[in-house]
Formats: sequence, structure tokens, C-alpha cells
Amino acid sequence: MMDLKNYGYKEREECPVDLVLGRVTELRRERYTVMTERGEVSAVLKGVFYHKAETREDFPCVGDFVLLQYNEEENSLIVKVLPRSSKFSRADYSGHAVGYVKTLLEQVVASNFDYVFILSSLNWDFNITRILRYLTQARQSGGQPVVILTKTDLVEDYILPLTEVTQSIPDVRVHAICSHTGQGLNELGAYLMPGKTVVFLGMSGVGKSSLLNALMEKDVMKVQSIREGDSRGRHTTTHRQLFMLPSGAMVIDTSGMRELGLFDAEEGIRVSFADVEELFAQCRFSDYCHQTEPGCAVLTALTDGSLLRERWEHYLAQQHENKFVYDKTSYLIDKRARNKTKAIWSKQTRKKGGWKN
Ligand SMILES: Nc1nc2c(ncn2[C@@H]2O[C@H](COP(=O)(O)OP(=O)(O)OP(=O)(O)O)[C@@H](O)[C@H]2O)c(=O)[nH]1
Repeated sequence: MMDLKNYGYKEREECPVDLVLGRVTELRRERYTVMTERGEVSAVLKGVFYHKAETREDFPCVGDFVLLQYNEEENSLIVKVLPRSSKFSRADYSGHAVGYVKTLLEQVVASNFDYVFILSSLNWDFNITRILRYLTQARQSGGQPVVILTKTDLVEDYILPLTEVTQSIPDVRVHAICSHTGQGLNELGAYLMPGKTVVFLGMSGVGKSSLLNALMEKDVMKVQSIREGDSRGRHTTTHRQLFMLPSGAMVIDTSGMRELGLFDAEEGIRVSFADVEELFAQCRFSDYCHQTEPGCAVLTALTDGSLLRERWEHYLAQQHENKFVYDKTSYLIDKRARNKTKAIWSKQTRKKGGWKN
């Protein structure tokens, strides 16, 4: 019998006698691999998911704890997703017909993780703004963020950027590593304890697969060959998977999280920029009119240097991006409601025998 505590399960509710508990470790199209107390099984969703799920959020994703009808002979059937302790969602508008608008809003791509490793490479595309952007998402997710600066071997002095990042986010642990030489990897041991789950976030080419391979002590992921000239990797991962490390910790690698669009990150922004939003309380102007009105708390803070202009601009940029996602989401909800009303209306009109009557 496999003890699911090794897979991070913390008893939350009694499992009904006719069902088996498991954790989703892989998702390929509509087929799930689930680790259960009876071993690994292949599973599909029970029909009820397709009829009842209101949004894509209700569908299982890698990392979910699920209840299933165990079947020795063929596919087991997933019947329920247990409540998630953390999750990453992405705003997903990818080419669906209007009828599927309800599936566009939120797609959960990983769940029940303890830590979010935000990877950023130290070589030429090192960018603190991007780290802050990922940090907002990590805080939103329910996982604890940890910043990992990769490829120490490619810079002369990594202490300088390490100090810069550490100072700009004093409440988050920051580590500098090299997956090729192994430098700094031992520092990650504190997070990679048995039963803990980690998610990697970061741009393509920052070294997520290389870090995973180094931690797995074998090549489980294809490492990118950097394209000549622009120093960027190519996307090759096509499915989502949870890997069990030799340490007993797990890593969820997902293709969908590479360049995650912000999804309703209001709360994450609020925590990341608490110092900025605090100024609003002292200000008699509304959020978006700052900087021009004399007596505005933001303007005063910018002038006396207690609020750095760069930080203010980061804040505005993230608000702007979140508003864009929010507006687009609201638009889709409105559109769905409008279409529904139109459909009811034409059905009623048809019933009455059409317009002419
Ligand atoms: N010099 C050096 N190169 C590294 C290191 N880590 C990764 N690389 C290289 O960076 C490139 C991209 O690494 P990957 O691990 O594939 O990056 P990724 O983040 O998984 O990329 P995607 O799969 O596109 O998301 C590869 O050529 C790696 O060999 C490192 O610590 N030092």
C-alpha cells in the first residue's frame, strides 16, 4: 500500500468506502495518471464533470487530490476533486467558440504546492520587474515564493544582483544557483523535504528543466538548445507532470505556466505593493489621479524619495495588466449573459410563431 502522505496528502476528509483517494501526477489531453494507495492508475473523468462543471476551474489538474472509482481492468473514473490548498490559474482565451465562453475564464494548471520557485537567469535578460511580476502571481497562489537566480557560472559576480534582489524583496528568500556545476543547490534542501511540492515559474530558457534534471539526478526533461542570437530557449514540454525527487519532495512542471497571464491578481498586488497602497489611505485623491495634484501623498513620497519612481511605475504596470485581464474576463461574462438572453428570447419568439404574429 502506498501512503499518500508521501505525496503530500494531509487528511482533510474521510474517503467514502467505495472510492479511492489519489493525487494527479500527469495530464495528457483528457487522460490522467493518478497515484493512489493501490499504486499508479490511468484515469478519465466521470461524465458528471462535463455536465456539471461550471468552469474549467472545476476540472482536475496536476497536483490535485481526487476521489476515484478504482478499476483494475481499465480506466479508473475520477469523481471528485478535493479542495485545493494552493493553485495557479491562467487566464485562457485561446481560440474557443462563443458557446465555450464559460471555459475561457480560469484554467487551473497546478495545485496543492507548498513553494513557488521563481526562476530568473543572471545573464543578460536579468530583470527585477519580471521577478516582481512573478512574485505577485506566486503570492496570489497560496504557495510560498522563493526566488532562484540561475546560471551563476555565466556572470562574473553574482553577489551584486543577488544583493539587489534581496534588498528589493526583503521578505522573500533569494538563492543563486548553477544547475551545471551544482553551486547553491544544497541551499534548496530546506524546501525539498519529503511530501513537499514545488512549482517552477519562469520565462522560457531560464533553466527550469536543467534545475529539475539536476534535482532528479537524471535527465527527465529535455533541455533547450539556446537559439543562436537571441539567447532564448524553445518550448518543448507538451504536457503537465509531477515529478518525485530522490529527496521525497515533488516538482510540478507545467507547460502552461511559462508565460502566465495575470489572473485576477488584485490580492497579490495588494500584498506586494502594500507600502504603495498605504499611501492611498493618506491621500484624498482616487487611485489613478496621483502625481499631479498638490498635496497628494504619492506625489509627496515620490518627491522626497520615500517612494522610488521605479516602484511606482512597477505598481502601475501590474495594475494596468490586471485591469486588462479583468476587463477582458468581464467582457466574456457579459457576452455569455447577452447570448443566453438572446437565445431565450428567440426561443420564446419562435414558440409564439415568429415575429409576424
Ligand atoms: N551556463 C549555464 N547554462 C544553463 C544553466 N542552466 C540551464 N542552462 C542552459 O540554459 C538553456 C535553457 O535551459 P532549460 O533548462 O531548457 O530552460 P527552461 O527554463 O526549462 O526552458 P523552457 O523549457 O523553454 O521553459 C539550456 O541551454 C541550458 O543548458 C546553468 O546553470 N548554467
